[in-house]
Amino acid sequence: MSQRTLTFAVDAVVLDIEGTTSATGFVVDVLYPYSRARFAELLTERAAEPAVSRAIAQVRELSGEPDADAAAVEKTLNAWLDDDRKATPLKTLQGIVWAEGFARGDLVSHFYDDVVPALRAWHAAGVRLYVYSSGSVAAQRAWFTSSPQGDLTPLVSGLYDTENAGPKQEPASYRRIAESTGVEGGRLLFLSDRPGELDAAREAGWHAVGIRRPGEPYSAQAVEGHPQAATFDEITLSTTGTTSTTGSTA
Ligand SMILES: CSCCC(=O)C(=O)COP(=O)(O)O
Ligand SMILES: [Mg+2]
Repeated sequence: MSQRTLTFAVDAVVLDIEGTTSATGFVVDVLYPYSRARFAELLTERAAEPAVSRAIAQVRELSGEPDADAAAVEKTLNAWLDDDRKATPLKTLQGIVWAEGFARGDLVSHFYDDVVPALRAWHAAGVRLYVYSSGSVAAQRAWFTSSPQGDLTPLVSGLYDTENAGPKQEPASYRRIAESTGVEGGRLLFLSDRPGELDAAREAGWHAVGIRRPGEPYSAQAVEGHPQAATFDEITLSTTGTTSTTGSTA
């Protein structure tokens, strides 16, 4: 693989979180146990809250168990956690628990060292920043608010998840985001670790870069035909000029 310098003339960049801005290990080792330990209380004592009740109904529907009680729903959630399945109701319930954990100071998020300086530089260059993650909007907001580098939400123009945009491996979701931001696909860049997400963004007419961080679960998987970068340092963004990704694919 050659040393990469990727230059994009875009109006906005859309960021995946897990495996891209932040370590999968942190999510799985810190956030997942935190939510697992709190599901039982959420499903019993707070089942009447509208967001909880709606998510419980979605779990019952997705698992094919319409009469599942709290214990059965919890079992399903934990099985999805074990498989790292990005099911929307799981993410909704995790988001509720995590947002409260971040607000309480139990949790502080994680960003790779190269990420925050790059986000600040891109923002200063007039490029809008958005997030599109399987993690719920509530979780994303808490994640960017409670970073070790302070509150990063002033950098971010909008948050998208599988609830408000749709599944991350479907081109229609990226078209929906483009329409919502008012930026046309050719002026949008998506950064992600997952090949299927990069393919879907490209099919929607976006630029897409595969982030290949050593040690991340998808880092060895080919990102067929997409430019790739190991860190955000390798990516220069501006709203003017031309796009150049020469010598950037594996
Ligand atoms: C703060 S979001 C928590 C991470 C998470 O639960 C998740 O599923 C992230 O998936 P991504 O789409 O960002 O790879
Ligand atoms: Mg990811």
